[in-house]
Amino acid sequence: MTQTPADPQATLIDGKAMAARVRAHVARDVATLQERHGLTPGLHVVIVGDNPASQIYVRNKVAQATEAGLASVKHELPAGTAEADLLALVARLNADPAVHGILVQLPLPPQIDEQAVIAAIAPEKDVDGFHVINAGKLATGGDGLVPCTPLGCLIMLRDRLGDLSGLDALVIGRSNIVGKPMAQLLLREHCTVTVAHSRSRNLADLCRRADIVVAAVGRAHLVQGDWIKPGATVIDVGMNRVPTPEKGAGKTRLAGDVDFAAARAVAGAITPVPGGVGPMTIACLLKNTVTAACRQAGVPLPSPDSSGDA
Ligand SMILES: Nc1nc(=O)c2c([nH]1)NC[C@@H]1CN(c3ccc(C(=O)N[C@@H](CCC(=O)O)C(=O)O)cc3)C=[N+]21
Repeated sequence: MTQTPADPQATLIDGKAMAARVRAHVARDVATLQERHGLTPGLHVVIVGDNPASQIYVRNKVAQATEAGLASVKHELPAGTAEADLLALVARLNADPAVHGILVQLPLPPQIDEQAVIAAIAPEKDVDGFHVINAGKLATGGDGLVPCTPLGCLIMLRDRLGDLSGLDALVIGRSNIVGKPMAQLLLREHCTVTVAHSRSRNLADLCRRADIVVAAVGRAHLVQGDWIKPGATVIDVGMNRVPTPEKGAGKTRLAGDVDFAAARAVAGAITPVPGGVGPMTIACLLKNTVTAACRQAGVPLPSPDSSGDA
């Protein structure tokens, strides 16, 4: 890359700093709920098996929840757990009034049907927003719980752009956990939304028209710098482990779906990986838990805000 200090560079959207602000907001709300209602939002995270990456994410989630004042509990089940046993735990958490949010870490081992587990979580405690009731509410304008990653992306977009009304947004990826809910959220914000995916024919052209690009496909460096419309806002959801032989055999680093260095020279603003969407995802999980707790307790959110659903 040849870049001089005079070259324009996109503004970095600092997800880490923004996530810290969201968490501070959550912590204030939790303190208020305790004071006014004696209510401590409870988040229960369930992990099955010992995938090391999953273990790290779960540890981070629980630590950050605790720091924000939530009652946070981790349930660790062995890799060989039967589906019925996981469903029994979910039923117990559904019935426990001190549990306001339930997150079952995905992926689950092959003997367990993920859809069956998600369907078993009480929708009002589904802080991932993965239950079909919450997906349906998002699609039909209801106030369900919104998936954490797209919610975090929306908060960053609003912070950067303010009103999103009328903007052309391209979502690359159509997963149930990111692409589809992201498209629904952007529609709710009055964007003109295009959803592209692995069979899309003219991805570069679609991208060149977009004021907002949300890349969530899981392919390192798929989105090229010369696909970006000058000044566009680029949100990179990708978390790809790529080898870094220069750091030694077997070493990897985290890379997004966007060629960051090239895109940064064209875009108006861009999220880094790491330090972009990831920290916001966890912050939104805490935010969703507070939202869920207030609804279950029948008390108002201490400080309703305009970002996302809550
Ligand atoms: N039911 C369920 N809900 C989830 O939300 C869920 C899940 N299952 N399974 C796994 C994925 C992954 N995920 C991440 C969240 C934050 C970071 C994150 O904070 N990443 C840091 C860096 C992490 C690193 O360096 O490895 C960053 O982007 O800056 C990463 C990954 C939530 N997930």
